Amino acid sequence: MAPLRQAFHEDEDVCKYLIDNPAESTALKIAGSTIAHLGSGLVANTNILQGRQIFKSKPLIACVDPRLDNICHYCLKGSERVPLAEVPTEQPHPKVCTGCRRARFCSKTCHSKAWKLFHKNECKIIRDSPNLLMSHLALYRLLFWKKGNYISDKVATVLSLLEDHFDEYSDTEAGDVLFEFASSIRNTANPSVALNVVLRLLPAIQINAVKMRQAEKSGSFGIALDLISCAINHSCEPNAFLYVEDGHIIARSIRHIPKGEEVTISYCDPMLPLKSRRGYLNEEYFFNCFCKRCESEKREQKAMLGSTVTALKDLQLIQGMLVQLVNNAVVAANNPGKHKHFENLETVEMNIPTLTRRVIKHGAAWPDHLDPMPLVRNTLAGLYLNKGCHLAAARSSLRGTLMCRYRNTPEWVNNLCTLTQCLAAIAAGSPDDPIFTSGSFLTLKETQRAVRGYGMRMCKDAGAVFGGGSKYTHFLCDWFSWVVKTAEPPRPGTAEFEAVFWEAQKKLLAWADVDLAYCVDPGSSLPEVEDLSKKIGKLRTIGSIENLKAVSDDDVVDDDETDEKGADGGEGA
Ligand SMILES: C[S@@+](CC[C@H](N)C(=O)[O-])C[C@H]1O[C@@H](n2cnc3c(N)ncnc32)[C@H](O)[C@@H]1O
Repeated sequence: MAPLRQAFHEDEDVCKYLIDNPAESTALKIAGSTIAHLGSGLVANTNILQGRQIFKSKPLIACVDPRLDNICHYCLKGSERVPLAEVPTEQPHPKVCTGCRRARFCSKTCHSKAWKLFHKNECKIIRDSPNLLMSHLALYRLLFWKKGNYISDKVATVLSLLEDHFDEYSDTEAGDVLFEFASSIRNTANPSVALNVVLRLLPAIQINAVKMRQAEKSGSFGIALDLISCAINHSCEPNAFLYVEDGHIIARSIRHIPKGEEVTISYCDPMLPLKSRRGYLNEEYFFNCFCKRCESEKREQKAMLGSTVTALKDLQLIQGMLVQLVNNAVVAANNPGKHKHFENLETVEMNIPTLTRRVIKHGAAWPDHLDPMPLVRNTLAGLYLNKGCHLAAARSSLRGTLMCRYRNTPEWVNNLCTLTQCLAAIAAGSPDDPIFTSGSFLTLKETQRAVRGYGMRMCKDAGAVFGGGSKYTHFLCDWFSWVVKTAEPPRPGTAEFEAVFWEAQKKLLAWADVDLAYCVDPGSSLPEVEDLSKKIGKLRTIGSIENLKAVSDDDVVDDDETDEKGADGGEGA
């Protein structure tokens, strides 16, 4: 029987090390968790206001999903176009390593730094294992580093204290698989490490590594083992979220976190329905979630359907089927010609009421805020947008974005961004287009006002959620200031604009069949942009390719800075 693992908070030295490790941090402490039974948690040691950076940390290990071709495996920067941008970013498209033909690097510098630090050991492994999991790659890296004496005693102690749920594997099929992989990785990378250490390390990586995401995208592009993030517990209504910028994991507060409250993030997609979230958390992280949101959704479902078990089961079944429906549409869109039935988005949409009618009877409608409807609508909006069906995209986006219960989250900002993009694409049409003249939609002028109104809210909320200093907020505000500069008065931020935007929004919501209660207030000012311009000492008015280059050049400069602590967070080479 394996010895009981000591919790982080019981080791003062480890706590101090974890708290001091990030490059920047607000006052935090590690303490016994009030959420995770017997475990530790990261706790605010001061009041943290909404939208603040909680910490910025260089992960110990970052493994990029080799199926993606747009992210540098060393500096973690992406080369993809930011939404609303007319031209790609200046971040060079990463070139594939000629050895493994899978890892990608944006420059020779990144390639050679990665080679020295980890890729020389991993190149052949990646080449020979097309289905290599990122957690397995992370284990290889740790074992190779251990061999090269790149793992300090402190880091080794932290790794030994990570939650691994090892006991849950014993006598299971998953336990046999774990044994097979852990032994094989150990034999290749470093047989001098005891097998029972490696057997715990692999599940510890799977449970503690965070999914890396860029600010502007909800999907993940890889995993990172970041020491301070390992202490953060889950909530389906979290008070913080993580994203990657400039090779660092940034934690930001979604709402005010009073001193003494645990910092929480969502381990799963918060847009998923209750049963899917709980199932995922149970399978991947071995716990049942009883957060406030889960409990209140359970009560709500019971109130809606009565407490008969069959009605609840039916609801959860249909919720799962709706998620599957859009997942299939996404797979079909990514593999044209292979799943024709799901490529036709109108047919996919027609299946939604057929499914929902099976649980919500007597002619009542499925509440549009009820999960996973916002997720379904927003996913369809993205798919319609990619196909160039801007009106269908705008309708789905309005319904999915505005009817979602959770605002002030990264998903809310990204969805507002998609909505603004759909409306901007429609507004780029000719004034004589029947869509503007037939009376069935808005006029061109009203559409342009809608773009500015939702665009203003998007910038304001990007500032609140991602911070005024984030590159994403910079980009959106720069785009917005260009739109405003080229637009007719009234200017956003004035009472006249609010009045004309309100009229446009009323028409738009009626067109999309969205209740007016879900309307958006564009806000009266953009303080984040002003702060930003003061900070950088100049007001950027991006609207030309030259200016866009200037932003992206900033991205490229700090190649060398990346190496200050090394991609291993200072413990590596
Ligand atoms: C990354 S660790 C978080 C830190 C962990 N509490 C510790 O003491 O090391 C993830 C594990 O913490 C526990 N955990 C996280 N959030 C939880 C929650 N909301 N309820 C119950 N357990 C949770 C689960 O055991 C999960 O596998």
